[in-house]
Order: sequence, then structure tokens, then C-alpha cells
Amino acid sequence: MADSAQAQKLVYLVTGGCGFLGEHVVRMLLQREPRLGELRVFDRHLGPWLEELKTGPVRVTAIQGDVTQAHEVAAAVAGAHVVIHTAGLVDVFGRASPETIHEVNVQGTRNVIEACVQTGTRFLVYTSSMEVVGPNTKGHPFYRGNEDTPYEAVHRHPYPCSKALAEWLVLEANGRKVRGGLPLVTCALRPTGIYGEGHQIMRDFYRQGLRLGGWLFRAIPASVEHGRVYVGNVAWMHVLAARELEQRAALMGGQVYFCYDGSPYKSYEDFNMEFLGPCGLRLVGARPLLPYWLLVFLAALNALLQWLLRPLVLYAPLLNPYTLAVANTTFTVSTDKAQRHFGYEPMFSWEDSRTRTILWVQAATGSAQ
Ligand SMILES: NC(=O)C1=CN([C@@H]2O[C@H](COP(=O)(O)OP(=O)(O)OC[C@H]3O[C@@H](n4cnc5c(N)ncnc54)[C@H](O)[C@@H]3O)[C@@H](O)[C@H]2O)C=CC1
Ligand SMILES: C[C@H](CCCC(C)(C)O)[C@H]1CC[C@H]2[C@@H]3[C@H](O)CC4=CC(=O)CC[C@]4(C)[C@H]3CC[C@]12C
Repeated sequence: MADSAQAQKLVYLVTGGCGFLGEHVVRMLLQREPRLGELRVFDRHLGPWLEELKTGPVRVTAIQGDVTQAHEVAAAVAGAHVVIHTAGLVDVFGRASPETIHEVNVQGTRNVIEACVQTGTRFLVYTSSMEVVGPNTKGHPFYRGNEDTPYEAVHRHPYPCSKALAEWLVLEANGRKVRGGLPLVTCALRPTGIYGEGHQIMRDFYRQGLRLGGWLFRAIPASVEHGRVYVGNVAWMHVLAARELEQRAALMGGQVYFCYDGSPYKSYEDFNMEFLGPCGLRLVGARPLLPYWLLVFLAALNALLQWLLRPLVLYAPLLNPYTLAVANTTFTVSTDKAQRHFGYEPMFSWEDSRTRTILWVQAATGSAQ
């Protein structure tokens, strides 16, 4: 990546490259990174769609592996110029144990950092989350906040705890000497709730609506705003950050960036209706149909049932005390830090993002009208 080697082809590694975000990062790199010579896609579960990418001009190497296994990570990282670490266990529903979440998100990230240090890879972009900041357990609103907005970040749930610790590890590793003696340069990107093609929870809401005869029932007041960002823009931000890390190492190294775009500020449910509405669903109620205390009770009941049934069956509904608290607490970002530090502008307008997502929901659910 030095001046004398402008034409040098680079090796990128994307961990979690077959996930919702990871697939978009992989495709974005292939479309928008002209210096890409080889793209390594590392995931526990490889997607069949990778095969079609292997016929293009860039060498695409699919690596089935587990980030919790240090030797597998080190083998994948060896010889890579840049690592984009998106692999993670995204679980706020109690499907996995706290230990497993920690193992994948924290130990997995530690393994990636150590592999960079041991093998001489200098540039690491980490997919963090808004959840490392909040919403906190006290339900304090974070209204149009930026990376410097003071906020009492208090974590109890295993997922935000693990993301916060992993992010800290990544930022703390900035400046460590890698093999060969040069410094590691790291940064962390913090998406808010990501939406777009491949968003499984959106599909779950659609199916839930169908089961209820095409109706969804408002549970959260429309005044509670929830930050959302389109997956294509999050992917683009990763690609740009990775590209600029060397030239702007002093500015970007050790920094965090919220992921943002022109998506409107709305409640979680009203935002989802931007896509589910055109697919035939209706949201009933200008105000929540159930009193909040009843939702709290139902969420607690779900948590109790999950605990009681665990020896027999996995019961993991969308509503639990944690998801209710997140959905019911305003958390929106307003920042231009990524633009100032590495020239990020959203690649997709809100209209494009909306259209693409609607087309995906329609195709994924066979709901085109
Ligand atoms: N979905 C969202 O709204 C947000 C996600 N994030 C972060 O973005 C990243 C990607 O999330 P999504 O794409 O939504 O999740 P996802 O579950 O679709 O993708 C995660 C990928 O990581 C892989 N993976 C999981 N455990 C692994 C392991 N032990 N070894 C190797 N690969 C493993 C999975 O197979 C999957 O392909 C995660 O780090 C998550 O914390 C951050 C903010 C919001
Ligand atoms: C599933 C929740 C909505 C259910 C509300 C109910 C039961 C009342 O209808 C989702 C509300 C907010 C979501 C989370 C948020 O977008 C932030 C996230 C960031 C991440 O890093 C991972 C995903 C998530 C925790 C996301 C998960 C679903 C919600 C809790």
C-alpha cells in the first residue's frame, strides 16, 4: 500500500463474510475496491452464493472456520493486508449461552488481533455496534448523539457486554507492533439497527403479520425513535474505512465511528412498516394497544418460560425484557465523523435503500402485489 506500490494487489479477509452484513461487505469489496487481488471469506457456515463469485477477476477464497479457534484464524489471516472482522454471535433472544456469546465475540476478536500481530497484518476494521453505548439498563434516551456525546453506558446483557469488551480490545490494540515491526492500525464501526436485503428479523415480522391476518399491533409509542442504517451503506463504510486506514492512520487509528445514512428517525415499528406496508401488512393503533406494564409482564413471562423450558426445548420469542427495553428507548445518532475522517458519504439514498429492501421482502416472502 506504499506509494511505490500503487499497483500492488491487496489481500483482504472478511470474517463472518457469509452473514447478513458480511455478504454485503464481500460484494461491495468486489465492486468498489480496485486494488483487490484476493478476497478471503471466512465463516463458520459458507454460503452457496460464494461459488458464483469465484468466476470473476478477483480470486475469492472461501474458508470454513471458527473465530474461536486461534490456529484457524491465524492461518486465514497470514498474508492478508487488511482484515474486516464482522463475524459475531448476534443474539439478544437467549438462543445461545452467555459463555458462547463471550467466546465468539470476545475471544474470537482476541484471536483476530493476535493473528494480525503474529502474521504481520497491519489494518483491522472491526464491526462493533451501537449497543456498546446503549440503550442502557436505565432507559436513558440517546437523542441524535454522536461519538463524543456523554452517555452512561451500563451493560448487563451478554451481547452488548461482549461487543463492548471486543471493541475495547480492538481499540487498545491500535499501535501494537506487528510482525516486521510496523504498528497495527485499528478502528471500530458502530452500526445502529441494520436493515436491508437479508435482514432476518424483518422477515420474521412479516411472517408474524401474515399469521395475524396481515395485521401487526403497535407495542411501542411512535415517539420512541430508533436508529436504523441501510446494510449497503454500512458495507460501504467498512470498505472505505479499510481503504483509508493506511493513509490516515494517525487520524483514524483507535477511533470509533457510528454508521449513519439518510434513513429517517422513526420508532422501530413505524420504520419496519416502511417496508412491510408495501408488502401488504398494516400496523394497528396510533398508540400502543397494550399498556406498557403488561408488555413488561409478558416479557418477564417469556424470560421465565425460556428458563423453565430450556431443558426441553428452546423458547426464544422476539419479546423479552432486553428487546423490550431496547425497542422502547430512544437511541438515534447524528454525526459526520466518518465523513470528516475518511470521506464517507452514504452510497444509497433513503429512497434507494427503501426500494431495495421492499423488493427483497417481496421476493423473500413471495408477497409482490
Ligand atoms: N444486525 C444488526 O442490526 C447489527 C449487527 N452488528 C454487528 O455486525 C456483525 C454482523 O452481524 P449480522 O450480519 O447482523 O449477523 P449474522 O449472524 O447475519 O452474521 C454473522 C456471521 O458471523 C458468522 N459467525 C458466527 N460465529 C462464528 C464463528 N465462531 N466463527 C466464524 N464465523 C462465525 C456467522 O456464521 C454469520 O455468517 C456482528 O458483529 C454484529 O455484532 C452491529 C450492529 C447492528
Ligand atoms: C426484536 C426487537 C423488536 C421487538 C419489539 C417488540 C417485541 C415490542 O415487538 C428489536 C428492537 C431493537 C432491535 C435491536 C437494535 O436494532 C440494536 C441491535 C444492534 C445489534 O448490534 C444487534 C441487533 C440489535 C440488538 C437489534 C435486535 C432486535 C431488536 C432488539
